[in-house]
Amino acid sequence: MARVKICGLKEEEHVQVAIEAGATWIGFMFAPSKRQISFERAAQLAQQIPSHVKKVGVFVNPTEEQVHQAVQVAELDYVQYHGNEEAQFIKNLGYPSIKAFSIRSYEDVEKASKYDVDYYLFDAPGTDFAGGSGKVFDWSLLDQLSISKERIILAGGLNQENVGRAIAQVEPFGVDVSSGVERDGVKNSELIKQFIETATTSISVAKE
Ligand SMILES: O=C(O)c1ccccc1NCC(=O)[C@H](O)[C@H](O)COP(=O)(O)O
Repeated sequence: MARVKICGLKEEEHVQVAIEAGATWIGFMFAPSKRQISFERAAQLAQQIPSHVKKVGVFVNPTEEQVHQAVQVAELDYVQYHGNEEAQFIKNLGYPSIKAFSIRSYEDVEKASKYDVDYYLFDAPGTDFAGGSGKVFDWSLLDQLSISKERIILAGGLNQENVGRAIAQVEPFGVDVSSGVERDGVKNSELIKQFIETATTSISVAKE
């Protein structure tokens, strides 16, 4: 069963829907984005999140101090690095981590082997911001990946229509979505529920 990360949540209602529908990770955006929230707002939302659902703080090229502060204030379980952070920077910080890679070519996929993180998140390149573009990249670029599938999260333009195909083709441990569960740029409870239902019941051909 593919795990699901719902990213860019800002409202209690959507956090609750994601929890009840079976999300594994909930992502808070701390980098410049239309989905950006403060550490304090994330801390408020975090109060309703049970311990089995993991809180992820998403950053783009943060300072060490920003990461330490967010982890402490919002009691994050994971830090997601969505910029050009070096492997050593992530290692020095020492938190459970997700490193995002923007995939244009196979060279971008190969960059992942330099990192020692908990999860490798493969995403489409950003447009206005570093992520959350709603664009799909060429999943076949992941065919030659040497990293264990158990550590892969697939992102980039996923939605209820294509997530089943994505899981069947890539066989990731998890899938991540932001734009695909929004209507007119705002998170939508029904779309969140449908996405999680579809992703968690989709068959990964090689495994099931
Ligand atoms: O979502 C954003 O606005 C964002 C901005 C800057 C850096 C990262 C961002 N999102 C991180 C995510 O994990 C998104 O869920 C991921 O990029 C997929 O987004 P989408 O294609 O919209 O589903």
